[in-house]
Amino acid sequence: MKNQHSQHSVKHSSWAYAEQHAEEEPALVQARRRAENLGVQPVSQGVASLLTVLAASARAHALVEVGTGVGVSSLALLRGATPDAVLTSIDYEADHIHAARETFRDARLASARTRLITGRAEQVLARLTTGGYDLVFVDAEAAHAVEYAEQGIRLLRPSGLLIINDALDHDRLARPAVRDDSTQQMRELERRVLEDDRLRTAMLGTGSGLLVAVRR
Ligand SMILES: C[S@@+](CC[C@H](N)C(=O)[O-])C[C@H]1O[C@@H](n2cnc3c(N)ncnc32)[C@H](O)[C@@H]1O
Repeated sequence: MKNQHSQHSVKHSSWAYAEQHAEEEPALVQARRRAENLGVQPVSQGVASLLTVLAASARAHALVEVGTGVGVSSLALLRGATPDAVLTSIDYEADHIHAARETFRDARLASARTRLITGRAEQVLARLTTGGYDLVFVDAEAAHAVEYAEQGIRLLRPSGLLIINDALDHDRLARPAVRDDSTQQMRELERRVLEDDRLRTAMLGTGSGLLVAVRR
């Protein structure tokens, strides 16, 4: 038991070390301060750097994001996407969209690079073009995660990436006794993507869990 405990603590140290791997640009550091004031939880440092890498390897030029927040993940995605890429990002909180605009201004991002939509993702996603996007990133309410993922798969071109943040529901997914609504929703989402013949998937421990799926 003691041995298992020390293995867990070494694992945690490695996870924390990996999270700090890449230094963040000043606009992201500033955005994280803004997030604290607004009570928004931006993606972790490790997730942000991974989003940049994934957007770059997908050569993404049309991207969708559910949950703009303060724009940490948006900026990370656009740093990896092609120079002419456009990110469509959705959030129902006007204050959050406003904070994200400040992040993009700090980062000297041209305004044409982002299409920010204030609205409920359930309604906005349904209006976006089928097969029109290279990457869909979801970072919003777990209660709707299954629905967002279904819409996300519809929006993707072949070889497009679907990425779900907090897919391990703050470490609750691995504990069978935990049956909270959000945990059950994420379990259901994991089951569905695994069974979906259109997808190949990986579950990563970065941040609070990142589910990555590529559309075949
Ligand atoms: C965890 S925060 C996103 C953080 C952001 N990705 C970042 O890195 O800065 C989740 C965001 O999703 C938004 N949100 C939650 N449910 C939503 C919904 N149904 N439609 C649109 N936005 C939603 C919240 O207002 C919040 O800003």
